[in-house]
Amino acid sequence: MARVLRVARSSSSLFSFGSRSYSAEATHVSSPPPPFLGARRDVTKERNVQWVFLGCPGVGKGTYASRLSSLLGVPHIATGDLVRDALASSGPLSQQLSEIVNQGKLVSDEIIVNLLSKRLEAGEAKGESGFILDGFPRTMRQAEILGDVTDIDLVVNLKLPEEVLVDKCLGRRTCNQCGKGFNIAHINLKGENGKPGISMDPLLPPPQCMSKLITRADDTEEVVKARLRIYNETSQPLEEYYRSKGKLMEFDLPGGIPESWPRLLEALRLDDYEEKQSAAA
Ligand SMILES: Nc1ncnc2c1ncn2[C@@H]1O[C@H](COP(=O)(O)OP(=O)(O)O)[C@@H](O)[C@H]1O
Repeated sequence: MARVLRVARSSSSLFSFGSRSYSAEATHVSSPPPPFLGARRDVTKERNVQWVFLGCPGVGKGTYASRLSSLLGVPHIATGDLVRDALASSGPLSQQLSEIVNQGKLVSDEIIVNLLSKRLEAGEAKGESGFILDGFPRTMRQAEILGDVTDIDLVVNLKLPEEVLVDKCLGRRTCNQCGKGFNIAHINLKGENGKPGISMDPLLPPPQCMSKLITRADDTEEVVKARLRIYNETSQPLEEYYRSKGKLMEFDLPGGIPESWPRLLEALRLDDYEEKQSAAA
């Protein structure tokens, strides 16, 4: 806990990066060796996890990050949600953001770092510790800033064939009352040239949410394709960056949630952790 608080505190000065003085002031916090690969870890005896989820738009980062955050008791912090909250508020930032987001472009590193910094500070005030970041970092600059303020234990890179991603984005729906996410897309990609096929059932909402579903303004075909292009240009170098640090775990999703979730837990060596949690509940 103390360690995470230090991280969050150092982040408040470092993340006010408009002055660009963050690297000189950076407080590096030494971390234990990455505990995620190798022997099964006892998550209850160490500080809370500090994980990052990478992956193209539509891959399911939000779904799996949110499930893991409930399992491990750490906040799931999605910078896309922070951006959408800022968009929903009135004021000049909202106007500035809407133009960028609706074209599928990335918000400036400065704005995103500011939003994340505020979120971390608010979490710190509530006693939160650890995190699963979803949608951050998205540029090398953001990765460097994150590396200046804290140690990331593990970067999970979720993967799906490109053909599936557009359909998955176009099928996304959110209930505007309960906030839960669903997906109405039926995915059935045949295997080809030695690559396995992939099928995913839709994740349909319960009847009470059916009339309250909304689609994100930036989930149109044109904007999704722009986001995928930008992801490939700006975010893929992050894979190499974290791979070279020995922190990257690649995970090819084998299908929808019922097939993928147990396999992901296994890959993270958390399969028996989930069993213990359900037994204790
Ligand atoms: N780390 C970030 N850096 C810059 N822009 C971001 C970042 N995270 C989110 N955004 C902005 O918010 C939008 C929505 O983000 P997100 O919900 O993560 O969508 P996606 O489905 O593209 O992964 C992005 O298209 C981008 O404009």
